[in-house]
Amino acid sequence: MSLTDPAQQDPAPPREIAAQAIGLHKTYGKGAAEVRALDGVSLDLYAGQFTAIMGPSGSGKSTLMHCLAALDKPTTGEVVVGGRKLGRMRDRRLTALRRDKIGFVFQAFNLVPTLTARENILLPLSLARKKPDPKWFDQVIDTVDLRPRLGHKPSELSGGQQQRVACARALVSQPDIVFADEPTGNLDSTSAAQVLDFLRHSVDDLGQTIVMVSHDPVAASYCDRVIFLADGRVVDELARPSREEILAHMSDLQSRAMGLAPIGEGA
Ligand SMILES: Nc1ncnc2c1ncn2[C@@H]1O[C@H](COP(=O)(O)OP(=O)(O)OP(=O)(O)O)[C@@H](O)[C@H]1O
Repeated sequence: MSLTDPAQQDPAPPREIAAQAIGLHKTYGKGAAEVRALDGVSLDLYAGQFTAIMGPSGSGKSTLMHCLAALDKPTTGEVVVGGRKLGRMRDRRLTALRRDKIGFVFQAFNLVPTLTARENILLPLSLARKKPDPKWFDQVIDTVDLRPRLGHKPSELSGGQQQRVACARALVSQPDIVFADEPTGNLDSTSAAQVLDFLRHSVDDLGQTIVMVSHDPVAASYCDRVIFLADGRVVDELARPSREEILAHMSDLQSRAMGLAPIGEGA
């Protein structure tokens, strides 16, 4: 018997689902002006993973993320976050879910200029009248590597440091899932690498779940899983891809979107 006989190996443990899209459609406008931003997206996003959503401009990435993060409602279909169906929730419960269970990181850092880094990080908890778990706060601050800067205001921090403050703010309430929309879009490559390292560490060391929309193959190469959208549909996914694999997939999708055969085909 071979030691690597698959039949003799333990089955892989079932993966916990952090969020789910079930048959999502989202339509904007009517008649000739109708746009199908999402055209039947079904997707499981796993807990403890760093997932990227990529695709050509207009493919539906932001719309999908907004529906998953309870910032927008699908026209039809269902979103489930942490086992809760969003479609059945009233606005007050949706607001509470966004506050307590979901973290957000945006391209613009959205920090309050008059507050220090520490105050910005603790703001969501202060607004919810909750106290931070001191051990978790320390872990997040150490992972984000910002301890000496906690007393500084955003204007006294570099772009990369500001985005790391925004990441720490998203994580401090221990959300079920963090959604990051082009988190490195405004950063130079060194600062972007620091932010992506932090996001990677927060998955590996703190067990967080992160879903990131990005155009950047380098950013997506930090992820466990890359999902590709085109024309409002999931068309492909890659596990732990390299930057080069992502680039090749993106250029293939772009060619198809423009009605061209991928390079090297059909000659
Ligand atoms: N509020 C809206 N009203 C009308 N059409 C919209 C609206 N929001 C998005 N769309 C359209 O829906 C489609 C998907 O948009 P979406 O912003 O989700 O794509 P995206 O992949 O995030 O694009 P990008 O990479 O350019 O940000 C596009 O055709 C867009 O023009």
